[in-house]
Parts: sequence; structure tokens; C-alpha cells
Amino acid sequence: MTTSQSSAGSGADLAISLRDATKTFGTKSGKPFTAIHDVTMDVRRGEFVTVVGPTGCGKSTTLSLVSGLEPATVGTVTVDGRPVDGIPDGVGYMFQSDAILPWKTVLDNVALGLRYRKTPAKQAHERARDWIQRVGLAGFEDRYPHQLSGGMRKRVAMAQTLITEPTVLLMDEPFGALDVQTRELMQDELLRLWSGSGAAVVFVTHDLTEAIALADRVVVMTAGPATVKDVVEIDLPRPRKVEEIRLTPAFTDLYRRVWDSLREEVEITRARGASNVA
Ligand SMILES: Nc1ncnc2c1ncn2[C@@H]1O[C@H](COP(=O)(O)OP(=O)(O)OP(=O)(O)O)[C@@H](O)[C@H]1O
Repeated sequence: MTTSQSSAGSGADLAISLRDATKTFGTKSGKPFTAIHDVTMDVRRGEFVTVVGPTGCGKSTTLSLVSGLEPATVGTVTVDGRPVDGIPDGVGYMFQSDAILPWKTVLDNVALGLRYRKTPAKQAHERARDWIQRVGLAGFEDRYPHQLSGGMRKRVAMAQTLITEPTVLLMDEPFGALDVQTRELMQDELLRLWSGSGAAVVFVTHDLTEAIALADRVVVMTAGPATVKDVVEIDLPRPRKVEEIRLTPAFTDLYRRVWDSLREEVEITRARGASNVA
């Protein structure tokens, strides 16, 4: 399937909708810089969409329009049917560098997600204990971040985000800094925690294996300014175990399919030279 947009449906089941969204930044030189161009993409409630594209093409910028951190210059962006104007309710984020505070314990860090939303301390701590258990960190409530492994810190970050029960979860290379084995563990954890949550996820990654293993659909973006080049449906059965599913012939076919689409864009980006995309 080759489409010029990622259209998942319409109406009430849409959690996220971008329509011809373009983002142009002002620069010091005075020459405007267009980071993404005419991006049209829908994500249904409960759907897991991953986004791949060449380095610097505009993937994070796309997320920042959905999160309300940046307004679209042209086009429309809606979350839960409402135009994005500032940070929408019900949106959770996870980035490569986590938002864990080194001077707070695991319990306080996880509770922070709720404390920022004015939940009383006692209630926030009760729910934090529950989430710490769900992410497999029971017994580590009183540890500080420097006493944790990279994977454990990610579990804290995941609990901190998921405790707010976001309806839209935006993830920008959240496992990018982890070693391969820990990354696969965290991918499985994420799928387990997400399944049945009803959250719509947009997950940006450079790792095609990760993109395919997690997704219902993979959106392939062009060299910058990014637009949607292709959307690949991932019809692999769920529940999935990443280390098992990536060895199946169906997975290999999908990998080839996504890479065939992405390769040309990566080559265009390489030909332009790193200095133009940094
Ligand atoms: N605030 C800004 N002002 C000017 N240019 C920006 C701004 N934010 C991003 N850009 C530029 O927009 C382009 C897209 O950046 P973005 O971070 O969205 O790409 P990306 O695909 O997420 O990158 P990567 O793959 O390296 O993570 C880049 O050339 C970047 O320098």
C-alpha cells in the first residue's frame, strides 16, 4: 500500500488528527525554515502508530505540534476532536532523556506526574505505589535515580507518564539510549502496559525493528521538510513478544517493505550532507 497520507478513519474515534500541517521556524539569519510540510495523519483511539524517517526530517517537530509545544504555521491539528491550542489535557510524553529528578526518590518521582496535576500528596503516593508495582519496581520505592540501572530509570519514567492515564501518549525515541536487550524488555513492558489502556500512541524511532514490533501502523516520512510518504499496516498478531516476533517471516517481509520506502529518503538526506540536516 502506498498512500500520501496516514488516514486511519474519521469522526469520533480519532484521537489525533493533523491536516496539511506545516511548521515554519523563524531563524537568526531571517530566512524562514520549514521543518515539516503538509503533514496529514490520523491516529485512532487505542491505536499504536510509529513514525520513522531520516535523521532531522521533522519527526520531533510533528510531535511538538500534537503536544501543543509549537503551533502549526499552516493547517490544523486536533486532539480528541479539539484544535490544539497550548498543551492539551490527557497528553503524556516520554523522551529519550527522561524527566526524572535526581534528588527525589522513585516514589516521589512517579507521584510527580500526579502532583503536577494538583492531586493531593497522599492520594498521589498511593497511586504511585500501585504504578511502581505495575512497572516491576516494587521494593525500590525509596531508591534515588543514581541507584538505578538505565532500564529501571525507564520504568520510573514510564510509570511517571502512565500514572496520569493519558489518552494520547507521545514518545520520542524513549528507549534510544538503552542497550539492545534492555530495549527489547522495555518494548515488551510498554506493549503490556499499553494494551487495554485505550491510549493512542505516537512513537518516533530510528529503529525499524522497534517500529514494526510495536505498531499497528508505521508512518514513513520523507527527507525534510517531512511529509508523510507511506503508511504500512502491521498486521502481526497481538499480544506480541518482541524477541519472538522479529524472527518470523511476516516480520522480515514488513521490514523489507518499510526499508524499501525509507531507503530513498535516507539516501536523499545523506546526499545533502549532515550539515544541512543538523
Ligand atoms: N525551534 C526551531 N527553530 C529552528 N529550526 C528548528 C527548530 N526545531 C527544529 N528545527 C529544525 O527542524 C528540522 C527538523 O527537526 P526535528 O527535531 O523535528 O527532526 P527529527 O526528525 O526529529 O530529527 P532526529 O531524527 O535527528 O531526531 C531540523 O533541521 C531542525 O534543526
